[in-house]
Amino acid sequence: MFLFQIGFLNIEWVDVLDILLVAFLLYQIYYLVRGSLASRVFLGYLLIYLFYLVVRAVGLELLTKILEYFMGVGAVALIVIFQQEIRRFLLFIGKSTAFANNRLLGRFLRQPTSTDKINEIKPIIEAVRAMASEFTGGLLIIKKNDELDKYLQTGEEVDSVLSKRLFLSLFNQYSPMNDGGVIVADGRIKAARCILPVSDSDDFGNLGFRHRAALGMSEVTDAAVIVVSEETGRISLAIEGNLLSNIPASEVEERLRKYLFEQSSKK
Ligand SMILES: Nc1ncnc2c1ncn2[C@@H]1O[C@H](COP(=O)(O)OP(=O)(O)OP(=O)(O)O)[C@@H](O)[C@H]1O
Repeated sequence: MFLFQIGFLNIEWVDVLDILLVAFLLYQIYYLVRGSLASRVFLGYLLIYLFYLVVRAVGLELLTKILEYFMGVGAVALIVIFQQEIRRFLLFIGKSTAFANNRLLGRFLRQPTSTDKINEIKPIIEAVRAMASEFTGGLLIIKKNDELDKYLQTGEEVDSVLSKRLFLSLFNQYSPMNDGGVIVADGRIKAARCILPVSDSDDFGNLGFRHRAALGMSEVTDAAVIVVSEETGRISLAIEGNLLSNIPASEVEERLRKYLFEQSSKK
């Protein structure tokens, strides 16, 4: 259906829709790669593409051929380089669709939210408070809906009830289990010494590896991750790719309650 004309161009409704969708897609790509190393790779690729367009327009055939070949190989390389971002993008789409929020389909897509989760928070917060006051470093991952098997397998199985004392002994500086993250799932301490994916985001200043691992985990899964800094005793919380630094334990507790139960309260 004809909408309006710019010079010799006839603009139709479908063109407007097309432009809006492309703008939305580009914004999402920008949002996902923003601040990461991948954003520089993306910019580099874009500049080479612009250079290629100029070279082709000028008619430099040999250089055009070389750049064409390079861009062809580059497209495959981009998939490898942007593996994490593509994954995040697909997760974003999966999470935002009505399917994921549909009660019936939601049952197949996520684990049922157990009321035990309310009791998960108390011993965790007590442990975090004690660790912060003693400058004991810690990395605590609390499962929401996404499966964490891949990360559980990197650590040592614990499978115990939630207990403040057990958290403190796992993170104790003399414990052989204190390296890596402790994963809590379905109301139990599932594993310790777990290795988490490290974020390459530049958005949060000069982060150490413990904090980067917390952020990285929150970027690729919907788990909530608490970090206690060994250096400063500060508590931080990473959720959905955002790191809230230096917050009191009471705020962590409140945010966890809201975040872990927001879906059950929607029901
Ligand atoms: N990828 C990872 N997965 C799990 N744990 C990790 C990972 N990387 C680092 N850690 C944990 O973080 C510890 C190192 O923390 P580092 O001092 O580098 O970070 P930090 O963010 O500065 O923390 P802190 O403020 O406590 O010093 C390691 O001993 C290990 O326990």
